[in-house]
Amino acid sequence: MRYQSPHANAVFDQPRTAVLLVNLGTPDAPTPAALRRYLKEFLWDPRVVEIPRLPWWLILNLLVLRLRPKRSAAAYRTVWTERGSPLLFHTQDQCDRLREALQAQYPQLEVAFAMRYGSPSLPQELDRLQAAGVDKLIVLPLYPQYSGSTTGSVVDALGAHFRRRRWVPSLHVVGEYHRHPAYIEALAEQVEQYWARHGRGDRLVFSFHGVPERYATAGDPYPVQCHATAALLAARLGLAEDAWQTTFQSRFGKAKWLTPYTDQTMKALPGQGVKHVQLFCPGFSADCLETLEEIAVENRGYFIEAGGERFEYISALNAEPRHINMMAAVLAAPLADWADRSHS
Ligand SMILES: C=CC1=C(C)c2cc3[nH]c(cc4nc(cc5[nH]c(cc1n2)c(C)c5CCC(=O)O)C(CCC(=O)O)=C4C)c(C)c3C=C
Ligand SMILES: [Fe+2]
Ligand SMILES: [Fe+2]
Repeated sequence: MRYQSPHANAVFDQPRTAVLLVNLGTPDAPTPAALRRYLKEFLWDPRVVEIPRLPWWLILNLLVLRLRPKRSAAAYRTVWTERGSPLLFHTQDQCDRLREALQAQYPQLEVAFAMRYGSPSLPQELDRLQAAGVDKLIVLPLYPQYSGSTTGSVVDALGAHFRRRRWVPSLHVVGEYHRHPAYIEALAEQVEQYWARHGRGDRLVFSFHGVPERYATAGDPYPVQCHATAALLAARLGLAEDAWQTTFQSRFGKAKWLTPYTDQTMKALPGQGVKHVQLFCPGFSADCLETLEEIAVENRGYFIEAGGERFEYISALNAEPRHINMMAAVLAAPLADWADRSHS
């Protein structure tokens, strides 16, 4: 093993603390070629797809990467903006707002973001921060609910990077914040603001990204944390039992995923007398393909086709001030331990 040093043996007179936001990642362009690169990296992660490598290599390369990039590129094109992928620019904005907020208290603090897959890449940002003298690193994966397939994979990537580095910084990884009071409050305010402007529906559906059911039965706490978030949020909003429910979206492949599925629920609700539905996705810290297209377009279609009358999607927290305040609250304890308040 050759260990590398991104900071050329410098001895820093001013050691620094950094906060690094990490989100999933997104393709660089809404094209089949860019999607192929992105999906190849993402779907080859054994934390994401837990299938023995040889059969999965064959399925991935011979089937998935021949069919899906074209279909996914078409979906991404419908949400693409002048600033690129929504997930990328929302994360960029979150990072900029959080830096402004935290540097008021901690002037020396670095605040950066990276993507687990695609760019800006985690190794690139980690080397950049260390070259800038960072020796204490607080990583905030933007996944409120822990799953091995998301947060666990970020920790894998940190380990894979630092096992080749000579100088490993002090590390603090925020594993989850699914019941943090500031998170529940930010979600509640987001819904209440929507209601103040547009009124309430017959039912509020909390849709979380799914994972294969097997991950949960093998011990992944993800669905328990999703249900806890939803129950706390419903209680904070004072919702009656029949006024809300929790579903899981974005199923991929043939295996059974967490149920109830969002799409089947949308097809069934009108028949049960729910004509005006509102969807909110508390697990997505930024709007992305899975909310703007899968929820706001595809699932709207299922609901209306089945006889529903009004379908409304309530935006993710994105770079809203209440989300930035929430991140600052979640980071308060590690920052109090590590960050330097002084100006000198
Ligand atoms: C194949 C298995 C997948 C697992 C397990 C999985 C877990 C998981 N994902 C998110 C958050 C996001 N996923 C997004 C996109 C996306 N997810 C999968 C597959 C799995 N996800 C695929 C194939 C895709 C790509 C899109 C497509 O081709 O349809 C996104 C959006 C990214 C964007 O650029 O907009 C997010 C966010 C969580 C939270 C999670 C487990 C808890
Ligand atoms: Fe996903
Ligand atoms: Fe999807």
